[in-house]
Parts: sequence; C-alpha cells; structure tokens
Amino acid sequence: MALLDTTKDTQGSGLARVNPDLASERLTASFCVPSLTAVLDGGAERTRVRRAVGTYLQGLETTAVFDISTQEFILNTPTISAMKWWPGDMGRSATHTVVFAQLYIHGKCYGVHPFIVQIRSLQDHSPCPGVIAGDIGPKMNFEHIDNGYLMLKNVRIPRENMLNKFCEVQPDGTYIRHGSQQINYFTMTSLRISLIADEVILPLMKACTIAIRYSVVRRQSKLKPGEEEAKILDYQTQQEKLLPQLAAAYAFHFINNYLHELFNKGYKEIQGRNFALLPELHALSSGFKAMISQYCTSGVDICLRACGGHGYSLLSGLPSLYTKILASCIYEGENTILLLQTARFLIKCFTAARAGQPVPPSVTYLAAMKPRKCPAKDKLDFLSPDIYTEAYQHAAIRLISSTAAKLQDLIQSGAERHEAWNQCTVQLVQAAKAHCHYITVKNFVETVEKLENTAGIQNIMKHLCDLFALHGIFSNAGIFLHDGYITGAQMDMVTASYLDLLGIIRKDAVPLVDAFDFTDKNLNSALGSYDGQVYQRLYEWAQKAPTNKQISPAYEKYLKPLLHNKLSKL
Ligand SMILES: CCCCCCC/C=C/C(=O)SCCNC(=O)CCNC(=O)[C@H](O)C(C)(C)COP(=O)(O)OP(=O)(O)OC[C@H]1O[C@@H](n2cnc3c(N)ncnc32)[C@H](O)[C@@H]1OP(=O)(O)O
Ligand SMILES: Cc1cc2nc3c(=O)[nH]c(=O)nc-3n(C[C@H](O)[C@H](O)[C@H](O)COP(=O)(O)OP(=O)(O)OC[C@H]3O[C@@H](n4cnc5c(N)ncnc54)[C@H](O)[C@@H]3O)c2cc1C
Repeated sequence: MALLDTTKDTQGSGLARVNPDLASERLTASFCVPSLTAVLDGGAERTRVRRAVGTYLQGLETTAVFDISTQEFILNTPTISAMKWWPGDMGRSATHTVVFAQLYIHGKCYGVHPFIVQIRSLQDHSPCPGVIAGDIGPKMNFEHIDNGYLMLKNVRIPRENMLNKFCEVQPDGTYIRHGSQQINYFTMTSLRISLIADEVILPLMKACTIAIRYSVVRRQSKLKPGEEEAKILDYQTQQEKLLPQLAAAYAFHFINNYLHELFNKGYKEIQGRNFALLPELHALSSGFKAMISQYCTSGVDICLRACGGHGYSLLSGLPSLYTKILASCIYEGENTILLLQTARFLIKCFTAARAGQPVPPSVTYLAAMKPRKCPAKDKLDFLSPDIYTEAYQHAAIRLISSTAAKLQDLIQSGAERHEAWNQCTVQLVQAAKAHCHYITVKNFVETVEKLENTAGIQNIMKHLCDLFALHGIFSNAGIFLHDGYITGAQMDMVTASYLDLLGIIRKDAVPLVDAFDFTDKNLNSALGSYDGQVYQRLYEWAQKAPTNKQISPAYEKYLKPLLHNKLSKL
C-alpha cells in the first residue's frame, strides 16, 4: 500500500498548468521519485485503538469493587477532580467505553484494570443509570472528535466485562494474573507506536511538502544584482530552515519501521506469555513517541514560519497541521513523563551493563568504553557515518553515565531516592533524548547501507542521513563540546560540511517531497499543490470565503451611516 493515494488530484481546481519552477525542479532530480516512493512504502502495518485513561495511572481514583453476591463490578468515580476527561468519541457518540479503574476484591486493591462499560442506551442514546457523560467543549483543534468527560456513580457491570486476557477474577473472587502487572498498560505502548506514523510523521511530511514546493515558487529579492528575483529556497537560511526538517521526516519514517519490527516481535512473544521484551519496548516506544512528536511539532512550526505571511493563512493548510500535531506532545503520555520512563530504563540498564550483566539489544552500547576524542581531521571526515554515529553514542553514554553518577552521589549523601530522582530529572530527560537521537542516527545509517541495490536512491538518502546527523550536532553543539570529545575546530568542520549539504540537497528538495506521494486533496493547501499554481489558487480559494460572498453586515449598521454622515462625529 502506498503511504497515501498516489493520484495527483489537480482536477476540480481548474488549474491544470504546472508552474515551470516546479517542473524544472523535477526535471533535474538526481533520482527516480517512484523508486523512492516504493522504498518508503515498505512501512509496517498500522493499527488504531481508543480507550480511556490519564497520566498517573497508579493514582487513578475510579474504583471497580467486585460484588460476589451479584457477580458484578460496581464502578465509582469519587470526586469531580477524578473525573475522566478527554477520551475521543465519548462526548456525544460512544455507547460503550473501556474504563481503567482500581480493582478491589474483598477490600484488597489489585491495581489498575480495564473494564468495558456501557455508557449510553442502545435504544435512545440517553446516559445509562449512574453515568454522567458529555462533551468537554472547545479545543485548539480536534473539533471533528467529540472528546468527552465521564463520571460513574454505582454503575454495575457483569464480571465478564473485565478484559481478562492476562488477569481474571473468578466467581469466588480469586484473582489470577497470567503475566506482569505492566501488561495492563500494553494498549498504551501499542497506541504510542501506531500513532507515530499517521499523527506525527505524516503531518511533518505534509508541512515539508507545502513549504518546499512554495519555496521554489515564491520569489523575493535578488541574489545577484541584475538578475530576476530569487526563489526563496535558494537562500541558505531558507534551506537551513526546511532541509533539516525534510531529513528528519525521512529519519523518523525509518525509525518508525524499526519500532514496528520491534513491536511485532514483542507482540508475538507476549501472545506466548513471554513478557521479557516489555521493558525495552516500553522504553523505546515512550522515548520515540516523545522525541518524534516534539521534533515534528517544531518542524511543522518552522515550515509554517518559513512560508511568511501566506503560511499563517488557513488556506496554506499549515496552521491546522500545527494545532493538530501539537496535541501529540500531550496525549498518549505527556512527553516529559515518557522521556522520564525511558530514562528510568536507561539508568537501570547502565548500572547492569557496567556490572557486566546482560542488557537488551538497544542498550548494549552502554557497556562500551569509548575513545575520549573524535578522530575527525577535516570536514569530509564528518560525512563518515562512523564518525558521527560514534559522536552521538559518546554523547548518549556521557549524559546517561553522568546523570547516573549524580543520582548515586545524591543518594549516598543522604537524599531519599525519590528526592534525588527529582533533582536529576532535567538531565535525565536530556539523556533520554540523546539515547533516542543516537538510535535514530544509527538506524538511518543502517537503512542507507541496505539500499545498495538502488544507487541513485542510496546516494540521496546518504546525503539526508548526513544532514540529519550533522544538523543534530550543529544545533546541540554544547553537548558534543562539553567534555572536549569534539573540539571547537572540529565543530567548525561540522558546520562547513553541514552547510555544504544544504546546497547539495537543495536541488533534489522538490522530488524528495514529491516522493511522499500526497494528493492535493490530502494536502488541502493553496501553497503546496503539485502544480505549484500558488497565487491563482490562493485567489480562487479566498473568493470562496463567505465574507466575500455577502456585503459586510457592518456596512448597513456602522459604515453606511458614517459614510453618509448620519452618525455623530463624537
Ligand atoms: C485521529 C486522532 C488520533 C489521536 C488519538 C489520541 C488518543 C489519545 C489517547 C490518550 O491520550 S489515552 C491516555 C494515555 N495516558 C497515558 O499515556 C498515561 C501516561 N501514564 C503512564 O503511562 C504511566 O502511568 C506512567 C506515568 C508511565 C507510570 O509511571 P509510574 O512511575 O507511576 O509507574 P507505575 O505505574 O508504577 O509503573 C511501574 C513500572 O511499570 C513500567 N511501565 C509503565 N508503563 C508501562 C508500559 N506501557 N509498558 C511496560 N511497562 C510500563 C514502569 O516503567 C515501571 O517499571 P519499573 O521501573 O518499576 O520496572
Ligand atoms: C487531543 C487530546 C486527545 C486525548 N485523547 C484521550 C483519549 O482518547 N483517552 C484518554 O484517556 N485521554 C485522552 N487525552 C488525555 C491525555 O492522555 C492526557 O492529557 C495526557 O496523558 C497528559 O495528562 P494530564 O493532562 O493529566 O497532564 P499532567 O500530568 O497534569 O501534566 C501537566 C504537566 O505536569 C508535568 N508532570 C506531571 N507529572 C509529572 C511527574 N511525575 N514528573 C514531572 N513532571 C510531571 C507534565 O510534564 C506536564 O508538564 C487526550 C488529550 C488530548 C490533548
């Protein structure tokens, strides 16, 4: 299946002529767009689940008390502050929902478990007895989804309504668990991974497509006196805004494939009741959901600003991409919380690795004692994947090990573990990000190596990989300079190679976004259509605004009297 429908939808717009700027960009491509699209299409399958939970799961206050006499659970939400807020489709549509609640049997709490609860009548859609549910009101975006609130008052559900694949309550109240407690959180892991492609990477790909196509149509000022106005993408600063975002979109597409592979493997194991992969899967899905959503959200923001005034128009399609993707930094686990989960795993693995114990594959590098200095001698050395991958690995190890040492020191000087942890959280977040950045670069390099049979594609992907890696070093220079692993002189080499790459990738920028294969309908942007007819489309779409179809109501009431001198001059 293609990433998206492949037909370019220029029909219906009445604007079939392709802008010559875009046509020339495509003619000079260094690779074949359909071949690259085919490479991108090798992505993993996606699933989508919806259900209801919030940040501090352990602290959930809604209870499900087992009543042996009736073989039912009785669900209660004790206070307004404990009310569930946000679940999608629950405000006005859903008849049933999965509620996470603390399970109580004979007065003993067994922790958070999922229960199917009917919330509305199947006859007239009215709330079931004891159910208080409604829509949470206006939001920044997501107006198409009725996010809801829910409170339960003595709602009774049959024993069978507890989702019992891994835990069950028998009729006599005996509680049986078939796996780890954490398996109850698995739907979150699954959703975190499955939303990355559609809700996070795709919006960045769309934003890049819009901004890059627009940037070869938009001409402003002159690069050389006497010449015509330059395409804005020919300015180095514009390239430096957009091309790293493009490289990131590719990097994340490939890491998404990596995550899906890991997930499929883990899922298979879990079906066979082997939960060993769960901690690594949780750490990687949390870290990558956070890192990618943060990166892509600022990427979309950069694309919007890079389009100047027209970017701010809703007709560009960019504002709605931004307000939607921003939510991905919050839902399905707020990003800081998730990075701290990754950090928790990293600290444990670091301690184990340094003690010579086995650790999961993604963190075996923590056992390595690495050279203290970057061996690069000139700027071309920084186009060597070994050189920059080592630099990322070194930075991740340094941040993880120094934070582990700080944590240890605080505890040894008498701080309680939770207090020491809180005093390290800023650095823990930084360490988790460095780990994810390192894995992303390493995975990009490995993906490029595997493209050996398609030399043209491999070549351009290598440039993008180099750009992604060097952009990360250039824009986080302090992390690499901190302990002298990279020197100031070497950082100048990084900068030089990084800037060279912008010029190289610039000529392939349009075909690189064409390869994402979005239809015009899908982009819904006056700036980003395939044919590049930006100004005609903007004009046409602006005409359709209701405000252009009627005389301003303010005219009769205010303007006309003013213009006809009938209002007081005071
Ligand atoms: C078209 C539109 C599409 C958009 C759709 C948007 C849909 C959005 C849906 C939602 O937002 S649903 C709500 C999502 N809510 C969350 O994600 C809540 C976030 N909170 C949590 O995930 C957890 O509670 C927590 C904060 C990670 C837990 O922290 P805490 O430290 O309190 O841990 P415990 O609960 O005690 O867990 C201890 C133990 O378990 C490990 N663990 C936590 N989560 C998982 C997991 N998913 N898988 C495996 N293991 C997990 C945790 O790391 C601890 O491990 P140890 O260190 O003790 O070994
Ligand atoms: C568009 C959208 C759709 C949603 N859809 C659903 C849905 O379908 N189902 C559903 O159940 N929920 C849904 N949610 C809710 C969402 O899952 C939560 O909003 C999210 O998990 C964050 O939790 P919170 O709102 O309690 O934030 P909080 O936890 O209150 O976070 C606020 C701030 O406190 C910080 N913070 C909190 N705890 C800690 C800590 N321990 N250490 C350090 N800092 C901390 C956070 O980093 C953040 O900066 C949706 C939310 C949105 C925006």
